[in-house]
Amino acid sequence: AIRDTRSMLRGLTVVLRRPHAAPPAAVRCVSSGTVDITVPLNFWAGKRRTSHEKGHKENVYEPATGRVLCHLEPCGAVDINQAVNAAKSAFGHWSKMSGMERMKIMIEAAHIIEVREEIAEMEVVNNGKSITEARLDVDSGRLCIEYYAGLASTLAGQHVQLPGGSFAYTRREPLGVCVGIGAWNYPFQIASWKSAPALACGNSMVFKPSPVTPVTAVLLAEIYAQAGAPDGLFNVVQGSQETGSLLCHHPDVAKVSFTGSVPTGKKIMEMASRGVKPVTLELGGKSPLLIFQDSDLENAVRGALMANFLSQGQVCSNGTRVFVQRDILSEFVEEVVKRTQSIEIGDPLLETTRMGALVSKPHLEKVLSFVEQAKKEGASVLCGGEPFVPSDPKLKGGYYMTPCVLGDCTDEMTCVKEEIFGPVMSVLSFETEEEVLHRANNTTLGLAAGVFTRDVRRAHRVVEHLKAGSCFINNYNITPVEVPFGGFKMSGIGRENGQVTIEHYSQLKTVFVEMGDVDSLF
Ligand SMILES: NC(=O)C1=CN([C@@H]2O[C@H](COP(=O)(O)OP(=O)(O)OC[C@H]3O[C@@H](n4cnc5c(N)ncnc54)[C@H](O)[C@@H]3O)[C@@H](O)[C@H]2O)C=CC1
Repeated sequence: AIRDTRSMLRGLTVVLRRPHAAPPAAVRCVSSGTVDITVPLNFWAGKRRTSHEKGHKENVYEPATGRVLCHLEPCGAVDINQAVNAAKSAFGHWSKMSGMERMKIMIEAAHIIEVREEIAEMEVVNNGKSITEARLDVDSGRLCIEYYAGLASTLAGQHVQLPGGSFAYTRREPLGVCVGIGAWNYPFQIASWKSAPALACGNSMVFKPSPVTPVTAVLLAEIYAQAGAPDGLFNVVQGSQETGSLLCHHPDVAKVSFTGSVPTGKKIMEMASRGVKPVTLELGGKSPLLIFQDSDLENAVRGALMANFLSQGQVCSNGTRVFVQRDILSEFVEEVVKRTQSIEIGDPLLETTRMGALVSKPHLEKVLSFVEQAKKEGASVLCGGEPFVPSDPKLKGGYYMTPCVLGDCTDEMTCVKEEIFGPVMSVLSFETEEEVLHRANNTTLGLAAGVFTRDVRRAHRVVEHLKAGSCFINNYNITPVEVPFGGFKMSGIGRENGQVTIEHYSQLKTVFVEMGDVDSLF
């Protein structure tokens, strides 16, 4: 491992490594159960800040051990005003810069992210997911910043000729101060996916992470600042509903971009509607994965595992309703169960771990209660669905469970209808294409869907009929940043990633230019 003693986590001793170098456990300074964070987690106007709200502090836990990792000071009205004012002032400067100038700073930020292994480590400590996945998440954040840095200089308008030599042109202009509100399942990646297109378009941002995972968004704020962003360009305020609601109602906020649950998404939309502010909503899903009998079974099994068990199953796009054509059902289930049982659960900071801890104790209990409910409703537990206690004594208080495959599921069961947001796969069988399409679409949600088949015509025909924003053919849960991602129906509004997102973080100004005299009717 290559050591680099610089650390942006003041108060922590951290060893940094070159990207992708898998460090042997012996040199890792961060290990589960050893990190305490005492530095302030808010960041505005170029610095970490403590909240003006004194007295009320919330515990933040380390999912791997159940220890208290730090205390969160939720931001109140004074803090929010300061953060929004800082963002307003940065907007004045940043929005006047050329795309090429913005690009340089964003690329520099991406370079800094690339050499900071500590981001992935802190993501693990705060979220509980495995270090292998956390590295991929951080890398996705970096790639997103690079991608939009590249697009920053391509923002342009149109020129339209009008009669008599007159003409009109359009300008693509930023919106102003954008708010990002994040969920706990991909803390750093969500902050990057929201800030990258916003900043590329010339906006500034105030970002509120989930109070469950406050730690890594502030690292992103420090990185943008270190890369040369003006003070106030990307700010982080901590807190829960009240803080989020202050942000959504703030008169100087131009747009709200939210990732989280459907009920909260509805509230965000209501609050934003009072100020006629545009929203981007990335909400939940109960996505179907259709496996036809002509599939390459090995790939279908791999796809089903990827569709269900990343991030301990806490992924909005997960394909948790796995419909398998009757003829291959037993063969498929046997293989899926075998591989699910061999998933290595345990200390998320170990290189060998494939599944870490769920994000919180209440969430673990909620997921386990879904399994109990499924049993009562007649599903069979083919494997897993139990609390798991690792042998390492320091992990005994962690929030682990064994990944679960439910068989004999029917469309009416709660486990098939509701988003569980944990490592629980529901397997259903089907006979015909028409039938499975009807059942797959029979939901108010529509984030993602997948199909495995070797029949190329069937693949495209099925995808055409699936009511979902992101469809996968012969794969699942890949999210290249150059491709738009988002939902149909109640799974959301707008898109993240890809070129189209530029439209969600900018507005078009039309300029009419008269070259003759005014032709007045009066
Ligand atoms: N689609 C997705 O990616 C996600 C879906 N979920 C689902 O949501 C469930 C609950 O998880 P939570 O983290 O509690 O999700 P949530 O939707 O309640 O919270 C997401 C974010 O919104 C903020 N928030 C909550 N109420 C708000 C309000 N009234 N105004 C402004 N901001 C507000 C939270 O502080 C957090 O930052 C999960 O069990 C899961 O089913 C959770 C996380 C991500």
